[in-house]
Amino acid sequence: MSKHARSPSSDDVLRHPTTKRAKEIDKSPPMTLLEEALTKNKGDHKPRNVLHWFRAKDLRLEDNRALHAAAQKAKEGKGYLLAMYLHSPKDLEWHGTSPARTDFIMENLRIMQDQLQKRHIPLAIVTAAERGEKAAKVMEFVQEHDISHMYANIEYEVDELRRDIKVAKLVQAEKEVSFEALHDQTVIVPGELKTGAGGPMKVFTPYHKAWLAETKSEPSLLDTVPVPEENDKKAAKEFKKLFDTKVPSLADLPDSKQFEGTKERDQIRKLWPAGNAAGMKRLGDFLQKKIGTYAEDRSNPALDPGSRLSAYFSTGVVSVREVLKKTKEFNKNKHFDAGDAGVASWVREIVFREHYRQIMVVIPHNSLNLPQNMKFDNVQWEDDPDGLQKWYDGTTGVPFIDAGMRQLNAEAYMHNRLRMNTSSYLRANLLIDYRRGERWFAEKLIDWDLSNNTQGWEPSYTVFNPVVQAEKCDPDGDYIRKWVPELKGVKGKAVFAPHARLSKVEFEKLGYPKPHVDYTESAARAKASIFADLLDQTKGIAAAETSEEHHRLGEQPGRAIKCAYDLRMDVATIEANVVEMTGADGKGREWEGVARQRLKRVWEKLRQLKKLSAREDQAIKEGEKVKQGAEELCWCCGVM
Ligand SMILES: Cc1cc2nc3c(=O)[nH]c(=O)nc-3n(C[C@H](O)[C@H](O)[C@H](O)COP(=O)(O)OP(=O)(O)OC[C@H]3O[C@@H](n4cnc5c(N)ncnc54)[C@H](O)[C@@H]3O)c2cc1C
Repeated sequence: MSKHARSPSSDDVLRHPTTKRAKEIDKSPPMTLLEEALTKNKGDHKPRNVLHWFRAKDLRLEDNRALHAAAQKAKEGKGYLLAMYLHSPKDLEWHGTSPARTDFIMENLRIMQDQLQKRHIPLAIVTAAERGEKAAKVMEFVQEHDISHMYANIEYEVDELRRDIKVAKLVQAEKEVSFEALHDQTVIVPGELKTGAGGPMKVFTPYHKAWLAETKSEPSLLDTVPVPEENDKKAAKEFKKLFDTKVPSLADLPDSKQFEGTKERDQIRKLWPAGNAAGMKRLGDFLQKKIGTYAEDRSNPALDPGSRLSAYFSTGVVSVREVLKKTKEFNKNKHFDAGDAGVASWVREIVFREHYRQIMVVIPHNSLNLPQNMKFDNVQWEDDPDGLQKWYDGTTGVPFIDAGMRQLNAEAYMHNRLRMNTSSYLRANLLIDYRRGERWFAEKLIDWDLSNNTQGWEPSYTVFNPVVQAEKCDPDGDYIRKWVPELKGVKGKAVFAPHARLSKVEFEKLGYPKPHVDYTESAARAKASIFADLLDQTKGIAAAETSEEHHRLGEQPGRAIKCAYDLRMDVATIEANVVEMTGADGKGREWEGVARQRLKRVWEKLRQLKKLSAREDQAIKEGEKVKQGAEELCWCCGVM
């Protein structure tokens, strides 16, 4: 294994802007720039033809905000409502979009094209051969079809926002054309919930609380809008060319978007049927059969406890408002934090999705292949091509990890608990740059979502023990036996760690690989490397204790030093909890409680420290550093 060169890298999977550039982007967020560009775009001119521009995140007619706004605008004039989808094969390659997801997008477009055609509304497919051509292609369409008003739903990733800014600027140069981009992906507009001090909310727990309060006091946030009304029949003749455009077939797509064969394609299509009706049926089944036990079962992958709606959410095939409205009805119209415990637990996951979009807007560098916590950009990752390949193939020799990776390869989906474990294993046990894993997920998942995936992969100090995790989350080993058939016949707890728990002869008969790395050794290596910066900060406090400062303060250690020492002990406890943390539900909660309590003490001590005399500046400075480290630690582990 060799250390790989630090980014910026020539490898596309690892490439990202410099730290300086990232800071500039955060200071001047593209979302704000788009909002500014759009204010110059609103036109009070008369409507002619009105366009809705579909993106791969709003593929539905039901409760589609921008489509509805376009339909309303079209009714004000004598023109027609037109719809367009901009197909960019190079974007699909750039993002590494999986064959399963690409096909899901195309299938949904086909369904919408039929639905719209019945309403005499064309859904034209416009292809941009190059990424840089997208804005120009849109403008060509606008000019050719005498569009007066164009509508779209906002995508929150930096590249997509920049594309829209470009379009908004081009529209400004046109006479009597306007462009409006609306918020549609979430119940609460990303960036809108603020802290008490008026800053953006970056921490989940308070965000979740505020989200629940806001949706309770403002039930209209769940209001939905109707599907568009029909165009006049004459549209069929006038826009015949548009009605004739075809959604690209598999054969038209790049090589990297091809399934291995028709068997794989059919299997994926069966698992993930396209269309809003299929998504809403899935929701209905989930509410009837699974949500009631979601709180208890959600971490047990053998029970397949989730809704499997992620593919539908991430392509916008279902509307989050519509889903939550139905969920509230199921909850007897009680708010999400009252009534059924399963409902509260499930809706919390949906709030995670909303929070992650909020983060994309307020920390935009996060969608540019950089961690939110930039400290992790300094971790010295290693190159281990053999380990990486085994991780891809599900042959690492760690059953829980291999089961997860094989589920991903077979179903284009992986249970959340396995996503957490396989990502921890790649980052912490193999010490491979987490961005390689993030990319592999994009290339495989049907539900790939830049925001959820990037933030799911955000590096942290947590290292899961995949054997302990398997014993807690898959207690009977059913999930492992399903996905790792070599272990089907292994009885009892040996299935969790066959190499360690079976005799040599028994193990060799299985035809299953031995572990690629030793868990204990590799976890210790990761802790040494990943925790190094945090430990440096606690060392700072130790230095303060014995420093000249100490002597200047006299024989007795000053109160500041005592405080600093206590701080260090609190941080050490938090750290020890992180190291011990198994992440399984019961233990995880216990750990969270302790860490939270300690963190409160850290804050309190620091307040005391600050009240002390200026002579103790050094200790206060060190205390600040520790507090920051402790907060980051808790934040990374989801405690804050
Ligand atoms: C490393 C990693 C990568 C991930 N990559 C993706 C991804 O590319 N796309 C994606 O949609 N989710 C991703 N997730 C989040 C989560 O694993 C999936 O959303 C979930 O497993 C989907 O299954 P489900 O629809 O049955 O979820 P359910 O349990 O039924 O939850 C309902 C919905 O809530 C949202 N949700 C659930 N869990 C999370 C979460 N942890 N974070 C954010 N939203 C959540 C999803 O939209 C999901 O469909 C990732 C998580 C991790 C740890």
